[in-house]
Amino acid sequence: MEQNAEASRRIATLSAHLYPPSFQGSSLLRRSNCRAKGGAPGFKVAILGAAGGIGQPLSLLMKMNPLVSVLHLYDVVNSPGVTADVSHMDTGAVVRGFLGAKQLENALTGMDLVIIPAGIPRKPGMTRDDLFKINAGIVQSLCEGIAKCCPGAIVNLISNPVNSTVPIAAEVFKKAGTYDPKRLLGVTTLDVVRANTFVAEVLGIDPREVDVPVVGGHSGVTILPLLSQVKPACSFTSEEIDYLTNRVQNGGTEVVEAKAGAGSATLSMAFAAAKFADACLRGLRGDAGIVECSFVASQVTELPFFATKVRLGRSGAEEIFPLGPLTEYERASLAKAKQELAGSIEKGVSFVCK
Ligand SMILES: NC(=O)c1ccc[n+]([C@@H]2O[C@H](COP(=O)([O-])OP(=O)(O)OC[C@H]3O[C@@H](n4cnc5c(N)ncnc54)[C@H](O)[C@@H]3O)[C@@H](O)[C@H]2O)c1
Ligand SMILES: O=C(O)C[C@H](O)C(=O)O
Repeated sequence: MEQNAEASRRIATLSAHLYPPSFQGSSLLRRSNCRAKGGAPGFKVAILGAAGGIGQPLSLLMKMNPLVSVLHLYDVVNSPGVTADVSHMDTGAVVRGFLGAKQLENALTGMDLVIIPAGIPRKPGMTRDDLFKINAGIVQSLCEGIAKCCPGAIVNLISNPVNSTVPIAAEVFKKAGTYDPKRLLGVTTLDVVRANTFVAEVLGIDPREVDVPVVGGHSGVTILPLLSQVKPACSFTSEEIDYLTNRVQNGGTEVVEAKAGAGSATLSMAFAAAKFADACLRGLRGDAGIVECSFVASQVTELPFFATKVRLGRSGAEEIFPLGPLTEYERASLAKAKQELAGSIEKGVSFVCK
């Protein structure tokens, strides 16, 4: 019996490679299902926009994550090539590729975590809000697919402008009757990663030892590093506070300008997204004490969405932490952040409710 099963598994693997890596028919799915049975235990993760600047390195990093058993790579272009490439890595996750809107539902069915870096990036001179026109519709249609095919999945939303795309996703899920605020998380980890790096440079210590809470949102003045709450405890001069706050708020623009028209942060973003996704998966597994900053539905301020530290658990963002004591400088920055955030959130909500 066992020999027969082993023989058919081998034949399936060989015959799969006699076909071109077409993503149109069911041969790919049959092949993958065959392999998936022998795959490592773990979570099923989909990346939507997997062939992009963020999507490719993120696919690589998620294929390396031992908590991932199945990795679905979806894009409207080039996903077969990325899938073939990543699938040759000798790690546990089984990789399957999906190309174009017709394959979105197959890409999403059964997923535990969906990561969305789909959408256009900035060029020099643009704000993140300038991306709204195109990215709002992309996020809306992908979230409609999630509501239909994996309504219980945790969603990590990367596509900009995050301050508006997270409210868009929430409205799509509400319309579909599947909204669970705990499961919708805007990814602001890159702001924390940058803040840790820049603070470590100023302090002359290893960035891995630094933890800077970054609250608010993910655009310009809405990005608010709480330098009074840095761990390990330390103090800064007012010049250092100005420098660090501006550098973190403009970190994205720094990369956009350096890339000079070739896009925005992709490698550091893939690193940040993989770090955040790993935290979500450890939370799903039931690990205790997983805390990350994220832009989520929140009652910390009067705004319906706000980024603060959240505790990640089996059902997503299970606890949202308050801001903690703020300095006068931080209180003034918070007021500016809230003013801009209110408009961006409203813009996202009315895009779906129009
Ligand atoms: N949250 C953050 O901190 C953060 C950081 C960096 C970039 N971003 C944002 O992430 C997004 C992607 O950036 P990038 O540099 O990877 O861009 P990119 O253009 O290199 O890649 C985007 C990918 O999305 C795909 N795509 C477009 N429409 C799609 C659809 N309907 N379904 C599936 N895939 C689709 C494209 O084919 C492309 O492969 C941008 O909006 C960017 O502003 C966010
Ligand atoms: O700056 C951008 O447009 C991309 C991203 O939001 C970033 O912070 O790097």
